[in-house]
Amino acid sequence: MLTEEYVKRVYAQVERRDGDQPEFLQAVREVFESLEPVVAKHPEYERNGVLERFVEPERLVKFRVAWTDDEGHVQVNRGYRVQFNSAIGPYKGGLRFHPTVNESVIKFLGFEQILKNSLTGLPMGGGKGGSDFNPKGRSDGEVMRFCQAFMTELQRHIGQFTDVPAGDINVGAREIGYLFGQYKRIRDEYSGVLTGKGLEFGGSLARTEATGYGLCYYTQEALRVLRNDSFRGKTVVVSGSGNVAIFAIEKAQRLGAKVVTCSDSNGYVYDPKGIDLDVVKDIKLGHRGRIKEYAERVPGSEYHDDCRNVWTVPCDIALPCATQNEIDGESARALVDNGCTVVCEGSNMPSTPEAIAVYQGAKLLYGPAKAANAGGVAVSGLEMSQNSYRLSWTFDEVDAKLKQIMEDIVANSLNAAKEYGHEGDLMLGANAAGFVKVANAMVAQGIF
Ligand SMILES: NC(=O)C1=CN([C@@H]2O[C@H](COP(=O)(O)OP(=O)(O)OC[C@H]3O[C@@H](n4cnc5c(N)ncnc54)[C@H](OP(=O)(O)O)[C@@H]3O)[C@@H](O)[C@H]2O)C=CC1
Ligand SMILES: O=C(O)CCC(=O)C(=O)O
Repeated sequence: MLTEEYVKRVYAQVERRDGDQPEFLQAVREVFESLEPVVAKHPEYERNGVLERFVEPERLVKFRVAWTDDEGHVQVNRGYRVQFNSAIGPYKGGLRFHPTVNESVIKFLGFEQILKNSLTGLPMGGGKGGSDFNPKGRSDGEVMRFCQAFMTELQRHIGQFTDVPAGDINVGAREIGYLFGQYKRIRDEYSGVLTGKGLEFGGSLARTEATGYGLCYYTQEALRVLRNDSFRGKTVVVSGSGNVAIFAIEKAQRLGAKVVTCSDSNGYVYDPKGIDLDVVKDIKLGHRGRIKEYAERVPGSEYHDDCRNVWTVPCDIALPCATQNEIDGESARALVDNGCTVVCEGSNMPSTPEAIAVYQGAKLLYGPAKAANAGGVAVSGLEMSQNSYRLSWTFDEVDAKLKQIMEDIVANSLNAAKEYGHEGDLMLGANAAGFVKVANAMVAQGIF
């Protein structure tokens, strides 16, 4: 069978089986578009049914999460964990608590995580999980009872050597603490079963900063290698104002850029003088407030109540750090028309296929999420190492390792892009480099 036909046949099978999962289909299509030259060089992948197995999770658990709210009413949510691929290590990936969570979202995130974790060079397989629970407006007590109920079921599927969850949207230090406490209580075991833990109970320094800092290390290195350029003097547009956005803004500013926006799901703020990060941290980390408050507190800044319009703000570099499909074709065209030449992704799959086509047409420097935002899971891998050794590295030690990992991801992506005939293509390179390692391990370990 011709290689091209093999890739198309497997994609058609995914469409037939999972046609009702648009986010998952989108993620698979984007990766498969990169894999034709890879599969052509490796006929053993087709003989071993690697692509067919690669798109099918090893396990997907879906469960009821029942808990009691502050009024004494019983609430029922859905919980998920996809254990997608364990060829190169225990399943690893975050938990997302958001009303939009469903099987398609969890599967797209888990699928991306396989390749991202492979790119870090650390021994981690791909997994992801979460719930349609919305913590917004819930008291700490309600969040705690939800997390305890969620872990009461999840604990039977995870463990330090099998599956190690972490945070994602709406799952931060508070939630990880409650989840860890419940795991310990039920299993009577003190282990590195979660990452992103508090520093007092096994967390790693620099994990909080890792995804945002890593995104900037990746962008800086790609700019250096491909353009002999840097962040210095650039105007940057950032979306989101959560964990990834805050520390991307911090690092971009330290590297000499002016960041002029951030957003939440209600709207965005534009500050022509440059975002005052202390104010954002006070609003978001201090009292879980709305970003609108920024414009009330900082003279000269503006609030706009449509978060999607953040991409109409002129910039040199765009760093999406909120959620999937936040940049569509129209937003991408606005970015290009206003002078943007670099898009590196902090959020997972923020660009629609139409947006990616615009970047490619305009020859933007495009750093795809699975490479550019791998710093978070990379430091999670370093947290697992520290837990195993029963020791803690300093902030500077972890930060230096993170920077090296992000620079290596740029180099490995560019090497793979060249090897497969697409020199300079960071997207194809990331897909190819991440895939080959996992595919070789799948072939070596036999059919299952
Ligand atoms: N945390 C991590 O280590 C990693 C995270 N990521 C990805 O980065 C992205 C952000 O995650 P993180 O910062 O951790 O999450 P947070 O929950 O800390 O912040 C999420 C931010 O995105 C906004 N947002 C969420 N959903 C939407 C939406 N549907 N439309 C518009 N804005 C939205 C939120 O606004 P609001 O408060 O109004 O909802 C908030 O500002 C996600 O795609 C995540 O998967 C990737 C790698 C690692
Ligand atoms: O730290 C982790 O295990 C996962 C981080 C994450 O969810 C992601 O990379 O999307």
